[in-house]
Amino acid sequence: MSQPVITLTLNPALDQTVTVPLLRTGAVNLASEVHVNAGGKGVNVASCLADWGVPVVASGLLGRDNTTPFEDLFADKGIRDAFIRVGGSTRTNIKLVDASTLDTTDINLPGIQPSTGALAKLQLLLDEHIEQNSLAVLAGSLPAGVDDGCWAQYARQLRQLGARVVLDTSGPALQQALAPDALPWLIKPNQHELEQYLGRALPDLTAIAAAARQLQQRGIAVVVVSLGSAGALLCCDQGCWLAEPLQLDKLKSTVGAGDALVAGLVAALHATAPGQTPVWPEVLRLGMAFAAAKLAHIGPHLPDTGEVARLRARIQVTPLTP
Ligand SMILES: Nc1ncnc2c1ncn2[C@@H]1O[C@H](COP(=O)(O)OP(=O)(O)OP(=O)(O)O)[C@@H](O)[C@H]1O
Ligand SMILES: O=P(O)(O)OC[C@@]1(O)O[C@H](CO)[C@@H](O)[C@@H]1O
Repeated sequence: MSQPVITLTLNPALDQTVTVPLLRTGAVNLASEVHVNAGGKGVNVASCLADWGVPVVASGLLGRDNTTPFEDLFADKGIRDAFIRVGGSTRTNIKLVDASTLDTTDINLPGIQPSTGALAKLQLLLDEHIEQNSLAVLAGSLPAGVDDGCWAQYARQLRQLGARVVLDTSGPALQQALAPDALPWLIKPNQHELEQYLGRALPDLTAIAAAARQLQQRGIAVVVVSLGSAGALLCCDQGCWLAEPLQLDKLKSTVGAGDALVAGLVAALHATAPGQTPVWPEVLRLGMAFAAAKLAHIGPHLPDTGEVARLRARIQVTPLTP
């Protein structure tokens, strides 16, 4: 079997998606649908990768009082469960979907404060699982009480072990992880997260692409910026490309679309033989196909691989000139 991808989720969540026909704040809303699924950014990435047939080890911290939905997901999809159990219950995040617009209001809880022992155990686990060139996805927020430099610390360790670090986080944790000695190999901020990191607005595509190029020139091999319904762009030393999203008529939930995008990028990189240069527009195209496929589902699930491949064939990717 090929080398597995490892995903780390320090702050997983049970996502409770509540759909209402038309959201009215400050009023009584009757739900038309309710779903609960195991989530958190790295869990979502692992789930989409497994659906595509990529071997995955999912790790991070899981509250030992409500593990069943996570364990069921891992067992159903053949994901190796390397989560460290900590005291308490994993948080529940509420995703309120207005069916009239598909706008989602997120209410995310802080999560369990882990002990330093649990974080140290995770370091030992990385030593055990990482090989030269492994893809390691560090995704999501840090739980309450964890130092903002935590992702940076794992990124440094992973770099020393020879892994390619894929980071999807925001705020101070992103700020710290972009220190020169921690620099990830690939980052995937959305537009808002990139603006927050830079402390300025990026009013148009030219400004977003220029910001992505600057980060890439600072030493991050691949910078992907997701733009919601406007698509995504990828910049690396071979160039920049923009992918346009498909017009889809069966949108169910945008929650985790960014994670599906990350999973698609990682799946394409995983399929590239060691020493070979990835075909970057194709890497972006598969990421976009995963995101489009996920939008038709609540929860981190992809349809069969044939359907994802059909979506991939419809995605337009165009080079962006500086
Ligand atoms: N409304 C939409 N219509 C079409 N495609 C969409 C829509 N929303 C998201 N996408 C697709 O999903 C990708 C990722 O979405 P987005 O930029 O919202 O990620 P994100 O903010 O990281 O999301 P999350 O944190 O919920 O995972 C986009 O690049 C796009 O391809
Ligand atoms: O608190 P974080 O880690 O930033 O975000 C957590 C979260 O919103 O991200 C996923 C969607 O991307 C959800 O499964 C989960 O609830």
